[in-house]
Amino acid sequence: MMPFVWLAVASLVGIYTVNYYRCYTRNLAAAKQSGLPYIVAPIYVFNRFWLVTHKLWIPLLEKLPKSWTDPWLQFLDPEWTWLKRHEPFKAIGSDIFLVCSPGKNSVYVADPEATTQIVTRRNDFPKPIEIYGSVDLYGKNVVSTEGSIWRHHRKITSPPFTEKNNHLVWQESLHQAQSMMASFLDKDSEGKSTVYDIAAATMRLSLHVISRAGFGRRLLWPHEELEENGQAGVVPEGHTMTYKDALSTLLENIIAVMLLPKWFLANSPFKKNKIAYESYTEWGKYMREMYQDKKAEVQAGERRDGMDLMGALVSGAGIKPDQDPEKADKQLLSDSEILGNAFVFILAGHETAANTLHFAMLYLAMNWSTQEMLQKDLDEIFGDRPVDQWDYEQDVPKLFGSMCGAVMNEELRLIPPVVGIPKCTLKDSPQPLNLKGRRVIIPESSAITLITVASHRNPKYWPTTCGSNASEAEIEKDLASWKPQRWVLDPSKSNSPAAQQQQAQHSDPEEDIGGPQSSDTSSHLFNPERGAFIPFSEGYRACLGRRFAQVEVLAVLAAIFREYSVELDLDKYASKDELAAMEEATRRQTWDKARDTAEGLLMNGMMTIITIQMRSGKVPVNFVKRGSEKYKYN
Ligand code: HEM
Repeated sequence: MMPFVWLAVASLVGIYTVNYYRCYTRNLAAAKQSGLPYIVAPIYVFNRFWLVTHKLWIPLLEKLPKSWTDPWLQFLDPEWTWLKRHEPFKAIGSDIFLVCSPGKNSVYVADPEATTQIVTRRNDFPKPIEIYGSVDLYGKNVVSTEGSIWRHHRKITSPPFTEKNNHLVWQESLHQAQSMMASFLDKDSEGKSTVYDIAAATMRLSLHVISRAGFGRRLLWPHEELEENGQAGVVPEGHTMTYKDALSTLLENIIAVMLLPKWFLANSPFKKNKIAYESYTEWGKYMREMYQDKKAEVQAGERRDGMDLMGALVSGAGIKPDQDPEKADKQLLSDSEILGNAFVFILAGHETAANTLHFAMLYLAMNWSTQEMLQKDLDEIFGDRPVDQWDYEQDVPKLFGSMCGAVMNEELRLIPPVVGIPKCTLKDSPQPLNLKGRRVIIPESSAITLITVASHRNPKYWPTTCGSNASEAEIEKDLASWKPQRWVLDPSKSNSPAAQQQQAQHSDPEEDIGGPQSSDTSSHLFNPERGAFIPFSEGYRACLGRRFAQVEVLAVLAAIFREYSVELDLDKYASKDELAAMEEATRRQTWDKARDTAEGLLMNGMMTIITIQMRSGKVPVNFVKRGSEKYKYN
């Protein structure tokens, strides 16, 4: 018996080794023919086994002599794109390179010319939809499909994303920003309110905006619930959780819900898993109810104003007024696809915008001078007008072209929520790219990542604030730093041919894919070369909610910073009395400690879970009325 077992094991190892070697030689040959600089690594970084166990192996591999592991070891950390940013491109001397491994060839891109070709050749460089399976929690949708099925979803989901409907996003964002501030300031009679978890607050705000603007359901902050209902968190009949709790609990546990089987979650001995399952079923129930109500509304010929994403999905599915439900034609979207799209809008639409607001606020707290510039521009735009007199048509273009737009763009440049945008080539379909007149070949079946954080720091394409005689090191430091003023440096660069080209990027006479048609940035700000600034991706699969997100972020920043300033909270370093008694220099040193901690977390405390988030700590901040700031430091 034993010799047989050994023989079987040896045969399996033998087959694996031969296959491994065969794949390696095939991928290596393709890498050599590609014309791209390449590096050979022993394993594909997104191999499932490696993804789960890499934290065990990497420290061991790091103990080996560097000459054995350089330069490939860095590319085996799944977070390398965030941690290394543009560094490897500089070291390799090319803005596009290939990592060859037996599992797959991976191509990494920080080259605007390559990016533009990849995003505009949808059939040659599709999305690798196998990695989006977990987004199909309630059904297939516009994010997780490709080809004709995607086109079908996009045609149905894009109509509500109009300029007209962004008015509602604007109004709701202003309202929610004011409510959030009221909830902060509620706590402290001295006019100072410490917010320990600004990430959670912005997530909540953003969830409220998409819920109301997209689905017509206004969510309340705890103090508003108390005012309106006399109590917070009333659970409607037939449910075990409120709509808000179901959704926020689901989103908090999204990774477990996406990755673990539902039967396991339902029967797990861990309370956390059970709650995650409950939120999954509860939110599904709410969405089904909303869907049934909307179906009845559409069948009765009723129409709602506003964005009404669910209404658009129901109408897009072919459900018509006066239609006898029994005799309904075959729906163009199934019930599960309608729910799948509703879910994905909430998922895609809330975390990304929340991150942008969260990190913008932290950067502003760490850089008083940029906060002051922002507030000066807000004063110029709004004068004495109260928020209820702010006007979408008049004020949004001005905000977009002011320091407010610069703050938003600079945040999206430094910490774009999607660090790597995945694309691929198909089997038997190697694809040529033309780079500055040189032809290179992306091998068949390659994984491609458009690395936003590297493109956004590529010194060839970005203005700096350090003058024309700056050294390479100074330029790198400047591009790694928060400098919203780089967007307003040289207005003469506005509307450059590249910028005009960018404005035309979505207009394809052959295929109308809907979605925002305007430029990614204001024509009054620096307009990067096409393909260099890609927080919302570009081309066919560009973000459908770009304009929605931009309007939300601008509105929230304006509503907050017209009235308040944000500061780092120093409680961890000194008591209130100690701070009050401190000499200026000592107080500054104390603030520097808080700033260093925040900077450290923004650099090394981040991790990608759907979008990039701060996972290893929090940066507490205070919102204070303008004029009562204590730490005007940079
Ligand atoms: C700052 C905020 C946002 C950023 C940075 C952002 C970024 C992105 C990126 C990079 C993609 C392409 C992803 C890929 O190819 O894998 C994308 C796609 C998408 N986004 Fe956004 N997004 C934001 C806000 C929103 C909002 C508010 C909504 C909806 C209300 C939304 C809806 C979508 C949808 C539906 C897609 C898929 C489009 C398609 O494949 O046809 N996003 N977004």
